[in-house]
Amino acid sequence: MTDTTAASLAAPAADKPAAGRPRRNLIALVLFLAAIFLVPVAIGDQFVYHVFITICLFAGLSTAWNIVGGFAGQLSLGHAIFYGIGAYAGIILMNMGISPWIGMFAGAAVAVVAAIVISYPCFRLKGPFFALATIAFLEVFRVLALHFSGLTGGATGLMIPLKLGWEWMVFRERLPALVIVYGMMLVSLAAAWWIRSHRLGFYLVATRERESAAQAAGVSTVKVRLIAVSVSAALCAMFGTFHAMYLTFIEPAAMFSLTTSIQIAMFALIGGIGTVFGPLIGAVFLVPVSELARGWLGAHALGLHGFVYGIVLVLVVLFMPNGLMGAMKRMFGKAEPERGVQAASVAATPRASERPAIGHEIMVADHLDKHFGGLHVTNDVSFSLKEGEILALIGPNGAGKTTVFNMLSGFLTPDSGGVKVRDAAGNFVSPTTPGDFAAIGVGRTFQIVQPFAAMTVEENIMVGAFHRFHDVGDAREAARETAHRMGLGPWLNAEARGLTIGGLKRLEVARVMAMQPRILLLDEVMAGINQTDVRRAIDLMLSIRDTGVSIIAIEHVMQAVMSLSDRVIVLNSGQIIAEGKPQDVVRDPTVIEAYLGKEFTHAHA
Ligand SMILES: Nc1ncnc2c1ncn2[C@@H]1O[C@H](COP(=O)(O)OP(=O)(O)OP(=O)(O)O)[C@@H](O)[C@H]1O
Repeated sequence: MTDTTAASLAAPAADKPAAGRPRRNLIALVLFLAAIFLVPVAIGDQFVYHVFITICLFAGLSTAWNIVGGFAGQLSLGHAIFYGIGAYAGIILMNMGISPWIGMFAGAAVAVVAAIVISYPCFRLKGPFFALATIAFLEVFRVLALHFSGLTGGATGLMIPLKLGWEWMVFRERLPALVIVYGMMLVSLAAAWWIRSHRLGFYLVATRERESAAQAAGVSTVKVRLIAVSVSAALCAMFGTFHAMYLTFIEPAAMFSLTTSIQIAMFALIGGIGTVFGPLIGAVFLVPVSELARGWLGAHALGLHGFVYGIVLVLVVLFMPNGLMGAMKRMFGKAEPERGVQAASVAATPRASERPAIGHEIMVADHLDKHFGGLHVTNDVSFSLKEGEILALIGPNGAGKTTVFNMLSGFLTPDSGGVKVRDAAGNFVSPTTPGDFAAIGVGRTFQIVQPFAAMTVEENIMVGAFHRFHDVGDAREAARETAHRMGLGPWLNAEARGLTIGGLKRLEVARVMAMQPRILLLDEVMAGINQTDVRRAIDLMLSIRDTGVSIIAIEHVMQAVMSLSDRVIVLNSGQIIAEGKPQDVVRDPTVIEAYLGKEFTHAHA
């Protein structure tokens, strides 16, 4: 990557954060958190204490849920499993004379094991199917708690032994309980904040937004989600232990309850799913509504408080689709991202004075065969790519080009044949998964662009940069440099969903270039962009090639194919029908017949 381009483009004002805003936000946050502790202490009323203890409990639980449901986008409705495990671990061990402080960690350990065992198969399910599977597991745990009555007390439930004091986490007064749950809530918030602002958080959101694109950027999507669910489960179990001590009595229907699970998720949904502090805001707003409605209306008419609570929820969802956090952002400053922004034209990219010589083979496709049912999509496809070469892969729609790309990047496994890639040490290896391909330096774009829509342009590119850098600051710097080079500098802080198709195509290339790949697979990056940008994109690709990157490009824009490629391979009905220099291939009668048509030949005669 040439530094000259980055240096020559002045950083636009748009990517500088407004000075003073983070500091103001931090002060507001500290005051808000302090108020959650100080208000009940100042009022001193038992009911107010109870409301604030419940706020802290649900804020903590919901923040933990949000790591999985919000950041990773896995809508779990079974999180009461982990809360219940923590509750039972705490009381069972307390009955054996072991302090709940130890029971809390024992429960967390059991919850982590349960979370991994449950989630690993469930992560294959999407959307409502994942949610239904988690509900089914919740029911299993409730039945197990009923069945093993020797341990759990069955339907009769379990009481805590009458032991008071800090050691046993049981108190006559409410203040110590508030101190404990408030501290735990801060831990939960700190964990969520840490995850969201580090590489793991970027990877989780990328996985949520576009799993394939995340995998192509080298993200082990299963691993990051398992880490998320483990942290989330451990935190929920710890809150479960605390709550069991606070309630002094537990039974299966209350501990492994779908209602609790839904409530945990709902505070995050109402507050602002996927944001660090949304669940806290949701709990602060909804717990008092729920408790006061119960207190004031519960005695007048059975179920009236639930009705009022339901109305409040419906109103919030109707008028604040992005939750309370979204509404607060609109009111207090952070402007909505610009829609339909057209990325600036790619700056003329200075080229190296001499291109490096074409070297040895770096990637070999060896007799690739692939069927989809009865359709023979690729039939004995063999070719190789050399170091520093640009190879164009052309052919009519449905010829099998993208299928070949999917096999060259680990997204599809060939029925027979294989792919070999030369590693940095010069040895040929046979990667199999997208992660293996990314690790060895193969980067790819997708024909249908796959932006991480909820992330900014900068964050999108950072996901690629994290392949090289663990540190957020380093990844950000690399992403900015790449963005300026790709003409995306002015939109670093715009959400990717606001870019036009041309901008999104460029973002795809920028994300993969931030990985510094040795081999670049470009799938129709010129489709849908205007003539001027095609010319500039050609210059950009040549400058990428000049840095020693080997490129395979699927392309229908023949102007680009002719001026870019060193060699062309033509695919038709899954078979290679021609291979050679571009000027020779376009004169080949078979290629004219199958793909180009006579008009092309006449126009270029
Ligand atoms: N997952 C799949 N399941 C079933 N059929 C598929 C699948 N993916 C692709 N196909 C079919 O395989 C054939 C080749 O598709 P492919 O996308 O590889 O073609 P292509 O050359 O990239 O076409 P285009 O230029 O339109 O992108 C098409 O007939 C397509 O419908």
